[in-house]
Amino acid sequence: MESETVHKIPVVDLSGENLKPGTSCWRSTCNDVRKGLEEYGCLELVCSKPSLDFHHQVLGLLEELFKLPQEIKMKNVNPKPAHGYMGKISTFPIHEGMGIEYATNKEECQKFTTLMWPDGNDHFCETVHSYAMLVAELQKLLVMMLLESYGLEKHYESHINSTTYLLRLLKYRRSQADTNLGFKGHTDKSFMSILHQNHVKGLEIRTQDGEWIPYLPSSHTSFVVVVGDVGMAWSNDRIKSCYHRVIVNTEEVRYAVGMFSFLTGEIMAPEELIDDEHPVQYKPFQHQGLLDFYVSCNAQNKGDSNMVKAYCGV
Ligand SMILES: O=C(O)CCC(=O)C(=O)O
Ligand SMILES: [Fe+2]
Repeated sequence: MESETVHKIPVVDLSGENLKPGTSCWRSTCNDVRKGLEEYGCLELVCSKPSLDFHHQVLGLLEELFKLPQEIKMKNVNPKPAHGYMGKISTFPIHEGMGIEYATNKEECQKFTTLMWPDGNDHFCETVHSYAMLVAELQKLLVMMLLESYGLEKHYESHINSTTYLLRLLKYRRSQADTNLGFKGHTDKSFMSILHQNHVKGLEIRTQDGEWIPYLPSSHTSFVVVVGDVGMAWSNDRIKSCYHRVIVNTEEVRYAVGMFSFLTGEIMAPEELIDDEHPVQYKPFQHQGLLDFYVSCNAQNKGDSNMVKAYCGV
């Protein structure tokens, strides 16, 4: 009898109090992070934060933000792809997204807030900045665990120092037309993306054998990590970027927040990840160069993880 693999997004519990570097719990969790990412390019993380109250506050911000008039939202302009306002095309957009680049810097959150609310909105600014800091900490923990599992701890400082963050605030509704695709299949052009959302399902992950797995957070402290094309190139293809899409087919609105990380400087796989079994797959490249290449590609290829190969594959 043929047995079929039942795919499930791997879950890693980061909420335990005894998850301290040096402990056996830490080491086995580091390996679970690496194994999950190598197999699926994505993980569900169950954390001890945010509190239920903070989770609701963050989602409340999104509701408040997207209620603003279209002409105000369109002031969120950024020349980099998928960094500014998206969704203006239709009068009833299925998907809207807005971005705060360098969101761990409070001044950037303040600039965005003033653009949206010229009379000020301290609650928005404080909450969105605190959220960005929380997820940046989570990403650092994850990078530390991944590096440790590969024996690459010495690269941690330089990796973190060259990381910047883009926070994207996202809204999805069911389409009134035939198609209800909120965000068609794609891989992210980030190093890594960390997503958090309300209770409405829509995110789907494609496995390496082409099966789509729907994701629904198991609690308000759940996050999904998806590895982007830059994470794949950095890992010399040990980790494949995660192909995913969003389809909302209920009346309820889906709100999500994505934190996308980018690397400055020259990107290349650590030499420890290159050996006879894993010959080098990419030439050194710049993250911005990949984004420019993305802009120059036609719409059909935009979602494709092969783009990074076309850009800097050996
Ligand atoms: O809404 C989500 O959970 C995912 C959004 C997404 O894939 C993206 O912004 O790249
Ligand atoms: Fe994405």
